[in-house]
Amino acid sequence: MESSTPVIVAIDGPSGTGKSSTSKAVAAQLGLSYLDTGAQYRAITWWMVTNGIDTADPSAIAAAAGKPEILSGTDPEKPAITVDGFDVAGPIREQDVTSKVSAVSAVPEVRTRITELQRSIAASAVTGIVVEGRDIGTTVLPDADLKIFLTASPEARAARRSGELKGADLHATREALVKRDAADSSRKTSPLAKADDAVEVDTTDLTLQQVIECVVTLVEEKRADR
Ligand SMILES: Nc1ncnc2c1ncn2[C@@H]1O[C@H](COP(=O)(O)OP(=O)(O)OP(=O)(O)O)[C@@H](O)[C@H]1O
Ligand SMILES: Nc1ccn([C@@H]2O[C@H](COP(=O)(O)O)[C@@H](O)[C@H]2O)c(=O)n1
Repeated sequence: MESSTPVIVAIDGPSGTGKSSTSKAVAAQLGLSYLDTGAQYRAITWWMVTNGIDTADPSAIAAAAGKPEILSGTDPEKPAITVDGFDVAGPIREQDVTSKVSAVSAVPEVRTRITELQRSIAASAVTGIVVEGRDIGTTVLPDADLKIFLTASPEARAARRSGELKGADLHATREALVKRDAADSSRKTSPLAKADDAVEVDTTDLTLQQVIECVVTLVEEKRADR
């Protein structure tokens, strides 16, 4: 592969393992685009909730899956997400959306719609892209040049999240993220999973900077091999 060919990097893993922080920094450092696919599933969930769709009813979700227009920015310095023209970057992080997103993202019609969107964004990235999520290496971009699967102990992940949500109860935070991972891993359609050819990086005892350096090195090695 020529060095001018766009490089496609897939970063997957459970909640709180550092996918977003790592992906944004790696993309910024290497001049690549960045796509947060979790934000897209959160955006469609936000739309369902806002429009009174019962998120416990898969057939209602399936019937509405094609309705919202979701646009994702791919600048790692200022990731953006809009639904029908509204900036939803804040609302999609609220607890109500977080608690419902696994149910919405398990619906096959939702996954088909969002996967098409993700593939078209990745195909139009001129220098390349870092795409982070749960099924990028296995389903969305199975031919990615580099696949990374980030892990970390539930305790480390809960501590990181509690640090973000100031004052949040550590035990409740741990239970919530373990529950969401279980739902994401056990759904029938493209569950959270490590691709066979992904490099697994356990971030439990690594600083964010160490993880970023590790991934940058892996991307540079791939580019040098071309
Ligand atoms: N190696 C690390 N050491 C310490 N803190 C970290 C590390 N990696 C990420 N963090 C912190 O952990 C929190 C969660 O990270 P991040 O949002 O990147 O995880 P994520 O895998 O994208 O989570 P989610 O899937 O829930 O969106 C952030 O506050 C981030 O700064
Ligand atoms: N490729 C993906 C990415 C995300 N999801 C679902 O979205 C939820 C939110 O993801 P965050 O990364 O923002 O925490 C996640 O729990 C999954 O339900 C997905 O299915 N596939």
